[in-house]
Amino acid sequence: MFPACAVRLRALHILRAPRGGVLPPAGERRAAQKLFSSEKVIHKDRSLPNSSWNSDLKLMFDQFMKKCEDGSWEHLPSYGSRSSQIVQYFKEVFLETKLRKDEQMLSQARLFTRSYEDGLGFEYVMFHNEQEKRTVCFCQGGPYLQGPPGFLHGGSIATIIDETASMTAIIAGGIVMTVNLNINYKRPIPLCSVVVINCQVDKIEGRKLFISCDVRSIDEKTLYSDATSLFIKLDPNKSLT
Ligand SMILES: CCCCCC/C=C\CCCCCCCC(=O)SCCNC(=O)CCNC(=O)[C@H](O)C(C)(C)COP(=O)(O)OP(=O)(O)OC[C@H]1O[C@@H](n2cnc3c(N)ncnc32)[C@H](O)[C@@H]1OP(=O)(O)O
Repeated sequence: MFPACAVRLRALHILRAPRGGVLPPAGERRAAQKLFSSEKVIHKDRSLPNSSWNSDLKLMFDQFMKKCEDGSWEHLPSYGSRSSQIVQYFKEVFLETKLRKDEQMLSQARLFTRSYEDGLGFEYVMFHNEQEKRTVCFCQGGPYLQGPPGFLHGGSIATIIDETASMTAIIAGGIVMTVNLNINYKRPIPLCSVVVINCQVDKIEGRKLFISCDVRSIDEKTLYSDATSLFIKLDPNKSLT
């Protein structure tokens, strides 16, 4: 089931729960109520082409947008109803009241991978194939992500792998966090080149989701990195801190 549906169904269940007898925790009820409120925030979709995208990134974007036409692939916008609902639910259920009250800090918060000016950091777009439980991410790593001169920093590679694996796990399992990420760096990635990160769900065991990834050149000839990761579905009854 898609997380947007799962989150809304769970929220509906929470809102109806008093009739079933047991009252869910107040935090969960507030989050569920908010989900169905009319609050709307307008954001820019950073997964759409901008003038910093090179021809390879535009080409892969166009190719995969075509694949979306028959419904087998889905374009994942950087902001959309699904991710805003999950973020809202996460804040309400898992963010401590103390942190939630620090409005100024929260209003300045940005998703790490989307916090750079166009073209300087991570320029990327993701597509998801529900049947194959697979997500691909096309990423052009900009000049502010340099590690060795002319090449991407290993931490930035880990970041975009984690981001793609996280989306794969969130779509399959709802609200999850990375607990383990193992990466083999096999070849350095030239700055400003476009790579494809391919992530798939290997196994789900209870709250554990096992995701594997590889990072290749877009002609698939060069394997830059491969990785395995473990995600744990968060338990709304356990505090994160
Ligand atoms: C995040 C949702 C927001 C959605 C927003 C969507 C929009 C945009 C997408 C952006 C996505 C960005 C996110 C990128 C990913 C991240 O950066 S996450 C941040 C980094 N990770 C963390 O900080 C996690 C820190 N860890 C924890 O807080 C806790 O471990 C946990 C809360 C995840 C789990 O704790 P708990 O609920 O207490 O579970 P446990 O009982 O400890 O464990 C459950 C089972 O898992 C096994 N396990 C735990 N850790 C590991 C490990 N490292 N390796 C192997 N196994 C592990 C544990 O043994 C338990 O197993 P059994 O049940 O005993 O078999």
